[in-house]
Amino acid sequence: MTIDQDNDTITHIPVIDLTGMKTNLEDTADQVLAAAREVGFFFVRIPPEQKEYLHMFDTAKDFFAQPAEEKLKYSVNLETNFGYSALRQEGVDVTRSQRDFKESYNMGRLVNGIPQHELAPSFSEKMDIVRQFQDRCNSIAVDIMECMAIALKIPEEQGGRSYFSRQYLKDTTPSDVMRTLHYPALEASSTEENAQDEVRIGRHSDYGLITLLWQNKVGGLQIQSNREPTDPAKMTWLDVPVRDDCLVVNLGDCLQYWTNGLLRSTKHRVIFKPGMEQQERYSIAYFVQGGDMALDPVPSTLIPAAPPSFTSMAQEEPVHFKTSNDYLRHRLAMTYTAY
Ligand SMILES: O=C(O)CCC(=O)C(=O)O
Ligand SMILES: [Fe+2]
Repeated sequence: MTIDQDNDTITHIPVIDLTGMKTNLEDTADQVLAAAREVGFFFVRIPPEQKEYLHMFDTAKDFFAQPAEEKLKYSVNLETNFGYSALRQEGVDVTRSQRDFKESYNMGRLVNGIPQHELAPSFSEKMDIVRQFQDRCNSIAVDIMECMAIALKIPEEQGGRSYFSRQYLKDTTPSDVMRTLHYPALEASSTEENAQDEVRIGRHSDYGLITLLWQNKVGGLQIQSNREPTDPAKMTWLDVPVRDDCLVVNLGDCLQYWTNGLLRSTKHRVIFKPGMEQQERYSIAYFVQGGDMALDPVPSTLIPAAPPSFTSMAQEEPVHFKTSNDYLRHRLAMTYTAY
């Protein structure tokens, strides 16, 4: 049981082994759908022999270790969302006055192994590592998309198992973002109250289809475990532990929107985990976006006829978003300030 039905509170984050797709496809697909409906977050097991993603962390650390002026040469392009975003440049929770205590470097999905924009040298000099990492993310993302399509019983004539992935794979101008994140340590001189006020990244939902989130050692990620309470003081949070045998997967607003709220785009944030304020955190988020896919309901009989009131997209009314990219651009415009 991952949800307390009486008050709709998430109590547990499921763990899914995608290698089960080979032996028991339906059962694995059902597990993915249940997690996507009830929690919006789940762990995916990483086979112990597949730890090459750690090289991607080393590459990201090399980039962030450079002087500010070097990193700022690759400042984020607000149109494309690719490039470097400095400490406090972004505030994903628009209701907070304090911006995020993080820096990040965003790059796009490679097309046939080739970057579609100029990369900072720390990354362009390590293309084998970047390629290997992105291939891994893409293959996990496709497995998850297939599981969702199977469990949603999308009719064969509408694409069946490949309903999400066929469009995804043939997109030659993908808007996916691979984001390496560095959350610096809080100065040792900061008081404890400071640490309580500060967040590493504010409360938000992700914008696209699914996010693959790779954590490294230092925790702090939390998911909002209750639905939108009218009183923000009544929000409750559940820790997402760092597990070196798993990555974290979560769903974005577009999937919630496409399924009239059947699938859940759960709000999350990263706090200074008590006792870990003086440790820096690194993570890598691979955002799978819908590109120019229309935001039309997914053809499944499981999907409710109308969206419920709690969808994050509903808060954006009366603006109507035709495609996944339209929504992405709108959300990005809200989160960045020019630097
Ligand atoms: O670093 C993390 O664990 C969370 C990052 C995140 O939520 C995001 O970039 O959207
Ligand atoms: Fe996020």
